[in-house]
Amino acid sequence: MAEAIQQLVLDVLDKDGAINDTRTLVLPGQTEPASSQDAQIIILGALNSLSSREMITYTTQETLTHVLTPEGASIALNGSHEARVWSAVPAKGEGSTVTPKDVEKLLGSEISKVGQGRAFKNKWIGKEGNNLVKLASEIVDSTQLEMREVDSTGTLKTGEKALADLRKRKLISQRKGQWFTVQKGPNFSTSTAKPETDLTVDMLTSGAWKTSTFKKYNFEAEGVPTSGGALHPLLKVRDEFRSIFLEMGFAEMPTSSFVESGFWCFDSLYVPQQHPAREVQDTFYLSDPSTSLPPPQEYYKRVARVHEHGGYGSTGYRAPWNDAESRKLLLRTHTTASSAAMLWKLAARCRGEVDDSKEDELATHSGATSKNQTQIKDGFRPAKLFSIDRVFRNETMDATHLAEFQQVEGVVADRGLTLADLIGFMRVFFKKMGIENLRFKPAYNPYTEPSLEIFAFHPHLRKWVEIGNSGMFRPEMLEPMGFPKDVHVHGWGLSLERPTMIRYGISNIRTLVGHKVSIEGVEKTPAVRF
Ligand SMILES: N[C@@H](Cc1ccccc1)C(=O)O
Repeated sequence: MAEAIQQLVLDVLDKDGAINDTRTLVLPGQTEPASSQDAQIIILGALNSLSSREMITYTTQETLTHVLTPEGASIALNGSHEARVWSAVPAKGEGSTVTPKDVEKLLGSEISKVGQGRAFKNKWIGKEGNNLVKLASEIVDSTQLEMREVDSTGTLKTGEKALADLRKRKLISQRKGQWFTVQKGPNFSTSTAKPETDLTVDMLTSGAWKTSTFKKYNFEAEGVPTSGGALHPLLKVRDEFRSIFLEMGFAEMPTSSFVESGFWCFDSLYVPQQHPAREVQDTFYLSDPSTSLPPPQEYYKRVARVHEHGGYGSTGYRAPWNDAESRKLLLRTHTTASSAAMLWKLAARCRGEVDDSKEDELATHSGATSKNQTQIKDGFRPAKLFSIDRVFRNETMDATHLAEFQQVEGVVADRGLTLADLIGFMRVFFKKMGIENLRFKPAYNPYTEPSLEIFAFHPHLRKWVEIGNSGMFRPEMLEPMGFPKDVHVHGWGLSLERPTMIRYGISNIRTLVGHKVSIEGVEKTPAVRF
C-alpha cells in the first residue's frame, strides 16, 4: 500500500510539477476518498519515505471542515422538519382539511412536533379551528440550503456563528483533516525503487553497481558515541617499569628476536643440556627451520667445555655435550637469553676484541655511569641493562598461567658486586613501584648462585606473594664469555602480568589478552597498589 501511494504521488508530481491545489486522494483499491485517520497515516508515511530520499519536499496544513450528521444528511435530501410540515398543510380555502394528528401520522411524531413548532414560529402555518393551514404561500428552506452548502464545501459562507448553531442542533459535526503541499525534491524520479545501502560482492560481479542508485550518507546523523581509547594496562605498567629503569641509569637491551637457539637460551647460561626446562613440554621448538646458525666458535667451545668437563674452579656437569641440542631453534623461554647475548657482547672488550678508541654499539647499550667509567681495567666497563619483552613457555593455560607472557628483566655488571648489592638494589627498585615490604627466599637457578626468590606482602590479599626471581650469575657462565674473575653480574626477572593484575584488580590472567581488558578490567576497576 505504502509503495502504491508513493507511486501515485510521484506520478501526479511528474504530470503537474507540484500538487498545491486541494486534491482528493483516492487510495489504491478503494472507491471512497481517503478520509479516515488510517488513510492519513498511510499517506504521511509514504510522503516521509519519499522526502527522506529527497525525492519530494512537502508541507502539512491542518484543516477543519464540517460533515453532515445522518439527520443533517436527511434534511439536505428531504428538507427541514418545518418545511416538510408546511408542505403537508393545505393553503387557506383549498377545501381539504389537515389536523395536527394527520401531520403526525404522515411525518412521524418527532418531525411533526419539532417541525410544527418552527413552522408556527416562522409564521408559515396557522390554525383554523382544529385544522392547520398555510399562512405563507412560498417559503425558503434555509436549513436545507445550509445543509447542502456544508455538504459540498465543508463550511458556511455565513460564518462560524451559523455553524455553531447547526452543531448544537446536531445536524453537522466537525472534522479535522490534513492536506499536504508536495513538490519535487532534488532526487525526484518516478521510480520508487529503494536506493541500495550496501555495495555487495554480487553487485560487483554482476556489474549491477553501475546502474544502481545508492543511498546517500547522512552526514547530519549523530553517530553512536564512541568511548575514548585507553592504553592497555600492560602497556601502562610496562611504561612504569621502563621509567624506573631509566631513572636508575639502565639502558634498554635489544630483544627483538622471539626465536633463539638452545645455545643462547640455555647453554650460554650454564643450563645443563639434560635440564627438564629444555624438554618439549616446557619449551616450544621450531620445526622449520629447526637449526640455528653456528654460534661464535671460540666462545661455543669454551661453553661446551665448561658443561662437559668444568673449569673456572667448577667440575662441570660431566655429561656428554650434544651439538644438536645447542643448535635447536626455540621460542625463548626467558629474556635472560638476550641478557646472555648482551653480556657476551659486553665482554668483547675484556676479550680484547673491541678497540677502545672506536665507539661501538655497546656504548649505547651499556648504561654505564660516569663514575664507573673511570674504573676501566681489562677493557671492562660496568653496565646496567634491562629489557621488557615477550617470552614463551609450553604451559597449560589457567587463571594465572599463559603460554606467553612479558618478562621484566635487569642485569647489573660491575666489579666486586655482592649479594648485599643485589638485595639492596631490589629494595630500591621495588620501592619505586610502591612495593616496600620484601622478603628473600633462597632458590635455585642453573645460572645463578646464590639465587633468591623475591616475595612482597600484599595488603589486600593479606599474604606474601612471589614477585620475582634473582641471583648472582655463576662464574661458569661469565668466565667463558671473557669477564675477569672480579666482575660480578647480578640479575633478576619478573613477569609484567602479575603486578598488572594486582594493580588493576584482575583475577584471571586471560583477561589481559585481547581488547576486552580495557572495558572490563581497567575502566571499571580502580587501580590497587601494594
Ligand atoms: N630467567 C629468570 C629470571 C632471572 C633473570 C636473571 C637472573 C636470575 C633470574 C626467570 O625466567 O624467572
